[in-house]
Amino acid sequence: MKIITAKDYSNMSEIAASTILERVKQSSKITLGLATGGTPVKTYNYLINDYKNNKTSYQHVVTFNLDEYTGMKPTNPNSYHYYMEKNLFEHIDIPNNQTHLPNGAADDFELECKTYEQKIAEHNGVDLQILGLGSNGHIGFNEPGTAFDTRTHIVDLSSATRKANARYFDNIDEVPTQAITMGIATILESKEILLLVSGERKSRALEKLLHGEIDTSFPASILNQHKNVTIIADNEALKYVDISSSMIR
Ligand SMILES: O=P(O)(O)OC[C@H]1O[C@](O)(CO)[C@@H](O)[C@@H]1O
Repeated sequence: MKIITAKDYSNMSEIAASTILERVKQSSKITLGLATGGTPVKTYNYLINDYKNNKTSYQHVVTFNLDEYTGMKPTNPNSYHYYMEKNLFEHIDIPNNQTHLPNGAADDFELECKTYEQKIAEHNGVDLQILGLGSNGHIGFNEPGTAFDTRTHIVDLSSATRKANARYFDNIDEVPTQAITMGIATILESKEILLLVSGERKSRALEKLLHGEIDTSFPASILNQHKNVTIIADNEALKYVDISSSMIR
C-alpha cells in the first residue's frame, strides 16, 4: 500500500480530487466507485469547483456508490441518493442514467443486490474506488465479521456505525438498522482504490489497518491484499500511526 500524507482535511481532499480528475481526464470511459459519509464531502467540493472553472466533463463517466440505507426513498434528505445529488451530481455534467446507487426502497432486496452486481459487471467493474474508513474498520457498510468473499448484500448496521452516523439524523432512533452495501469481494475487484482518512478519531483504525492482522473482525484489513491501494491520510489521522516505510505492507 502506498501512503500519501496530507497536511489537513482540505489538503487530503485536494490530493484526492486531483487524482480523480487525472483519471477522468486520462480516459475515454471510466467507472468510478463513490463513497458517502463526511470524509469525501470536500473532495467532491473540489471536483465541483474544478467543473465551474475548467469544465472537466463527466459525460464519459459511470459511477457506482458503495451503499444506501434500506427503507429510504432517493428523495429522503438522509438517503445517500440525496447526498450524492447535493454534494456532486447536480453540479457536474454527468448524465443521470450513468450514476448508480443501490435502491434502498426496493420491494425485493435480494433481487436489488443481484441486479446491482450485474450492472457493475456489465460496466467491466470499477476502475477507481473511493473509500472512507469506519472507526470500527468498516468499508462501505461491511461491518466487522463480514466475510471477505461477500458480494452486494444487506447488512445489519452495528451500534457503533449507527452512533457515528446519528449526527445526520434528529436522533439515533431514526438511523436505519439496515443497509445495502457492495460486498468486500466487489470492492476488492476495483482496479484501483483510494482510501481517504482524516481526523484523530480515525487514527487508531488506520494504525490497525496498517499494522494489525488481516482478519474479518477488521474488514479494511483485507485492503492489504489488494495490489493498487493508495491511502491519503492527514496529519491528525496519522497521530497514532508508525509510517516508517519498513512497517508498511
Ligand atoms: O466518512 P465518515 O462519515 O467518517 O464515514 C466513514 C464511512 O462510513 C460510511 O459513512 C458508511 O458506510 C461510509 O460511507 C464512509 O466511507
